[in-house]
Amino acid sequence: MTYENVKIHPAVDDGVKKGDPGFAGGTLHCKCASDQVEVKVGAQTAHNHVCGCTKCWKPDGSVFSQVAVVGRDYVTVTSHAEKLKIVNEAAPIQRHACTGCGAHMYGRIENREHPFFGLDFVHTELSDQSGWSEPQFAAFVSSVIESGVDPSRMEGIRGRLKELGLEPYDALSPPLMDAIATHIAKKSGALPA
Ligand SMILES: N[C@@H](CCC(=O)N[C@@H](CSCO)C(=O)NCC(=O)O)C(=O)O
Ligand SMILES: [Zn+2]
Ligand SMILES: [Zn+2]
Repeated sequence: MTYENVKIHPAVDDGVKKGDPGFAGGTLHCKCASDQVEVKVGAQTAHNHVCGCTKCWKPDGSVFSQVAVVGRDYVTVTSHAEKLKIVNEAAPIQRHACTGCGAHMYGRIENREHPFFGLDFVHTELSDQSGWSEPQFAAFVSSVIESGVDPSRMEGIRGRLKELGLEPYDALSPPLMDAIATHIAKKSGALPA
């Protein structure tokens, strides 16, 4: 059984292309025809993944987003910052989206108590450069149903993700879930700080 006709995201549908560990960052730009918002990311990204949640920005027609993290100090808006607006100020990840085309240029965590404080979320497909870290797993897979995917498609979606080497999880990957739980346990005192 092959699931190669099941579409996940344009960046992975033809196979996952390995990143270049020596890649040191690049530029993202939005989808507007003119006056594009430009964001400089001054480092390689980490924990790249495809995400099925309803909050992450997806290209038109795509069921999953592709999203990675990078230290917030490496992210700078270099053009047309005036076009950016936060999608939801109350969300843990504040997504700065272009008001022209809707692309999320970066997602920032402002809550210092959040386990991932210090990391920004970026969509490296918004860059023309290659070498960005490749997606390593699939997060929030069951959440695609919340966007309207028929539950009967889940077997095909999980099958395709496995074929691509993107292990499907219904939350984040085990190492990231462990990191979140460790952060919480240290805060509560269940583990030594
Ligand atoms: N079922 C929900 C899940 C949303 C969710 O928790 N998303 C995660 C992952 S986003 C990148 O991996 C998250 O951390 N969200 C925080 C936020 O969105 O601010 C749904 O699908 O909506
Ligand atoms: Zn735009
Ligand atoms: Zn998401």
